[in-house]
Amino acid sequence: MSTRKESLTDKQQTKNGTSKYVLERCASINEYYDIAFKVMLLGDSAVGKTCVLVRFKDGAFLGGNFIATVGIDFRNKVVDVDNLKVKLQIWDTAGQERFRSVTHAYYRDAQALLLVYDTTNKPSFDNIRAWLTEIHEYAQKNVVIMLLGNKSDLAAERVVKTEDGEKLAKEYGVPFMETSAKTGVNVELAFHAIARELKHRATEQPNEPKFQIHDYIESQKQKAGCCVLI
Ligand SMILES: Nc1nc2c(ncn2[C@@H]2O[C@H](COP(=O)(O)OP(=O)(O)OP(=O)(O)O)[C@@H](O)[C@H]2O)c(=O)[nH]1
Repeated sequence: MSTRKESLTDKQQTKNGTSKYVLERCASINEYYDIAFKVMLLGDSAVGKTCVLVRFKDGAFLGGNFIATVGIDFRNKVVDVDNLKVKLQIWDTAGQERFRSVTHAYYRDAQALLLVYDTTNKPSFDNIRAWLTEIHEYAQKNVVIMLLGNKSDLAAERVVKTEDGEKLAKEYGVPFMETSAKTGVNVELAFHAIARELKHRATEQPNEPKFQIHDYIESQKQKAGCCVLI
């Protein structure tokens, strides 16, 4: 535990000059919840996994110089789903190849995987198929997978079309959305949709209609006009 705290402190101190995140984690250890799930963020290095997590957890954007994650780390966040407190323990993995053997060990425990590419980086999108192969090899069979195209705020630098992300997600039967850790677009929605899906799976009664994650995402987007800010 102390090692994990230190590594997180180091990362945040380098970026922000503050140790705020360590204090928040200690406080969140005792936060009340009804049900808990493990979620993992996966994808190539620099696609924005850490920033997506920090946006969701703290509502902030980690701009500035890119510092790659070393190994693996996690943050907790409790969200409300139909009056139930759902704790998401979210594991942020290092995208760099040299850390793969470390992260493989954590796949089995994860109930949901957020697979992230960068809409301004074509190779990160092309590698999604390889990530999905890896997921099928190491993760639980019934793991919930969601595809995220991050950095949607960088319109001028975009090289992966929204339709291409949608097409790939459809091919693999997984929900998809484009996010921006910088503006917050769709970040909250992505984690809430995952929390809802996991909660429904865990508590669902035989006569109850199945939760439809695709419909939920579409209805939330329509409610917000197009994209959902935090
Ligand atoms: N414009 C913009 N920049 C982003 C966004 N998300 C992340 N970035 C930037 O992209 C770089 C990489 O972000 P990280 O979150 O550290 O990437 P990562 O996927 O965690 O990388 P690894 O730790 O190596 O796996 C940083 O410079 C961020 O500031 C986004 O949505 N929009």
